Amino acid sequence: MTAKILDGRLVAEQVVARAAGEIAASDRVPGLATVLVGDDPASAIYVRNKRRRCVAAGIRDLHRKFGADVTQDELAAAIHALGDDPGVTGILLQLPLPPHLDAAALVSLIPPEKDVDGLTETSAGRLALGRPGLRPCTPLGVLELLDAHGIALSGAEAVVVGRSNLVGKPMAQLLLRRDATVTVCHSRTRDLAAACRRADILIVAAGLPGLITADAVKPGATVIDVGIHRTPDGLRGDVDFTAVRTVAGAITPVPGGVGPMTIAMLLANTATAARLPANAYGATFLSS
Ligand SMILES: Nc1nc(=O)c2c([nH]1)NC[C@@H]1CN(c3ccc(C(=O)N[C@@H](CCC(=O)O)C(=O)O)cc3)C=[N+]21
Repeated sequence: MTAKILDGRLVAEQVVARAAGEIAASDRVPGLATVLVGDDPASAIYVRNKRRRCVAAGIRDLHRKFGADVTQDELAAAIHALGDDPGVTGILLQLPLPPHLDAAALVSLIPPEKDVDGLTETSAGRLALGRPGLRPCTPLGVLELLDAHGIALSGAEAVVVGRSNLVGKPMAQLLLRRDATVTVCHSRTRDLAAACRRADILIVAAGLPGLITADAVKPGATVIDVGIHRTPDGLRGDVDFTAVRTVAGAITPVPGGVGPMTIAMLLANTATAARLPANAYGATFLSS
């Protein structure tokens, strides 16, 4: 058996076209402020891709770049200013930040109605409670990709490997809302392969290249690889693609799988955020 390839570029194009149509039909031009700190080369590539796609969809590019030595107070002031600027309808603070900065404190300064990454306490809390709000782009993109291929979630065994705030946790919550039976695995999970073998849908966001080998996959399962690593042999995911594709029923490639979906959902969230009234999700708690 060889798995069906779930082409993220193709589905992303459809999502982007939908978002662009929405933007063209609305009377408020969205403006996305991508905030990039330092010179991590991977972050620079991701942010450049995001900005390009945004401009193509009719979103104003309000990029802000800071040196690796920027202070917490300087960044906080910049995020406050973006929050107050009516021309800025979305704010994305690219992670990770240099270690001297407190990322959580900075994210909490983003007004929830501009939180296109779905990372603020308000957005995370609203997701946990099943209330409306902006959701993190990568988990949203994974669901969109599964839906586009008619992969059923209700009652399915879904296993998520990884428990980050950006992917694993929100992914698990979104799958629960879709009535999947959800297991979350992580670095301390005792027999990872055994847990993964239960999965009808296996979603891997562990940040370890090649972590998932063929013995961890039930024949016919759907495997979604969220990982992305720059190796001497090119871009690789958290899944050993060559081995797993002979066992799985469907699998995402890296590149061309989840990455383009993440960017597409950022555009979709930015279109949504531009339609939200100020304070749509309640006041921001300012720690200052
Ligand atoms: N606040 C925040 N929000 C994020 O959404 C966020 C983040 N921080 N930090 C890092 C991760 C990573 N991420 C990717 C986005 C696009 C591709 C992407 O376009 N990938 C292409 C390949 C691009 C390439 O690397 O050449 C693909 O998979 O086909 C990859 C990874 C967003 N992240």
